[in-house]
Amino acid sequence: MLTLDRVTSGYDAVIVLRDLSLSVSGGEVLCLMGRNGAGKTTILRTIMGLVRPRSGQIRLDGRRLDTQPAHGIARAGIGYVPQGRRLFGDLSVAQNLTIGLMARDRPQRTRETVLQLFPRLRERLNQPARTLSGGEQQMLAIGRALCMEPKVLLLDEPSEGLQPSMIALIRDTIDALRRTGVATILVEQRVDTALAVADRIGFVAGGRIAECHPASDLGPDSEAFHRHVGV
Ligand SMILES: Nc1ncnc2c1ncn2[C@@H]1O[C@H](COP(=O)(O)OP(=O)(O)OP(=O)(O)O)[C@@H](O)[C@H]1O
Repeated sequence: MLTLDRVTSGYDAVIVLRDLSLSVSGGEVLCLMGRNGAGKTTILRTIMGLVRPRSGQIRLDGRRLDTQPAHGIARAGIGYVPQGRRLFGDLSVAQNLTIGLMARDRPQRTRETVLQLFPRLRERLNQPARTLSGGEQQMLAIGRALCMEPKVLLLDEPSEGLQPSMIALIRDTIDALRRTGVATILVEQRVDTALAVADRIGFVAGGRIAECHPASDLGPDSEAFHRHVGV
């Protein structure tokens, strides 16, 4: 389980997160929603150690993460797929995956697990990453992060800019992740996608999780969406 306990963080003089607490367990999808600038990306960057908490603690299965360097946090089992994917466009699908596999003891087995999850990537192993569709690129970015065998995966708006059929593909991918037992924190702007894939939806406002509800308690017309997302 990943827990943030009263974490405060921000940039230089600007405090973005104030005493923010949250937790996510293996096999669970926690979706973070909120207005532009609410701090959703900052939560992910703070977990990764790219923004340092000024106070509070972050733990993975009881072990402190916030005292470790960023590479130690990734190695401890946190995978991060930032907005915009950051693939190596001229390298093939296979080569992009190999980069993710470099630190693994049994790379062949890990690669096979990832390709079983994403048969579309297996069909396109020799294709340059830049020639994949947007949804396939997102899949490759997620697949590359999974090559690190993370316990927790942080996904920042994976469906942004994708057409509906590709969004459906990303939803299926997140469902598949749940079955592998990975804990997922998903930043998402779309209400329908959040309702379809999340176990819980946390609304970020005022530097905190202002409200958190089981997705099954919410519907597209729920007040919480009006309050925090403005739909
Ligand atoms: N590198 C930075 N330096 C200074 N301020 C920053 C930096 N990155 C983000 N911020 C500020 O921190 C606040 C939170 O930004 P963040 O990107 O976490 O929000 P968000 O909820 O992910 O927004 P969006 O939905 O627009 O992606 C914003 O006011 C933003 O301007």
